[in-house]
Amino acid sequence: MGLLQLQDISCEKQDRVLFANLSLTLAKGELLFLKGENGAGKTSLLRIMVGLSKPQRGKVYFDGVDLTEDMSVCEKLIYCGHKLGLNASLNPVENLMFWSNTHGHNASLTELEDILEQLGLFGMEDLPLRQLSAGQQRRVSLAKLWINTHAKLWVLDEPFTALDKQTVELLENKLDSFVESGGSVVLTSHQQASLNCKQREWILEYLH
Ligand SMILES: Nc1ncnc2c1ncn2[C@@H]1O[C@H](COP(=O)(O)OP(=O)(O)OP(=O)(O)O)[C@@H](O)[C@H]1O
Repeated sequence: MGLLQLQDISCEKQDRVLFANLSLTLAKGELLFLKGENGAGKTSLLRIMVGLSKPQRGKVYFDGVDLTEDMSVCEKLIYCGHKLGLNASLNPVENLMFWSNTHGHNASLTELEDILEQLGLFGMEDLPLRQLSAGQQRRVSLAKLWINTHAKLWVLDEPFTALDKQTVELLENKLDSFVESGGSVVLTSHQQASLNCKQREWILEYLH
């Protein structure tokens, strides 16, 4: 069994079948690049993979556990959604500290400040998120990937959105090193990525 296994899952939204009887397995140390047209159902599929939505039919296993029955295993994955999931009134450190504490990682202030500096956010630690640019806010959200979490799986929905070239390269290198060290990734993006790690492309067809 792979790290993540989808068995015959189906999903319908507003009477439209997005996908039916879909099965796939993601191995340890593998990156799955999920592609498809706008509205094909990529975000819907990622949300099922991380247990945020339930499929109408089928099973999702992560690390050997049925996600539709037991969500506790989700501590071993990081989900960065298309929407950032950050609090606009909190500053970057507060946002990351809150996420870290509520996910049982307990990062230190020094670790978080160091990560923010690596991501070019030095000097912005005290600003509320709403005062940061779109790309800077995206960097704060992605900073979760730099925190020492021991996660086995990263599920990333359009992580390159709004990032400048330098930060895209930083993220690509991060993805390569995570996968090369045995981590697994599911990623959606409408833009190409320059990745060297073991990867598989998968196109979700738009069903009419
Ligand atoms: N909460 C919802 N309620 C009703 N319909 C929804 C909901 N979320 C998504 N949909 C519908 O499901 C379909 C697939 O949406 P989804 O966001 O999964 O597509 P996507 O492939 O991620 O698209 P994009 O490339 O534009 O991000 C769309 O037609 C959308 O309108």
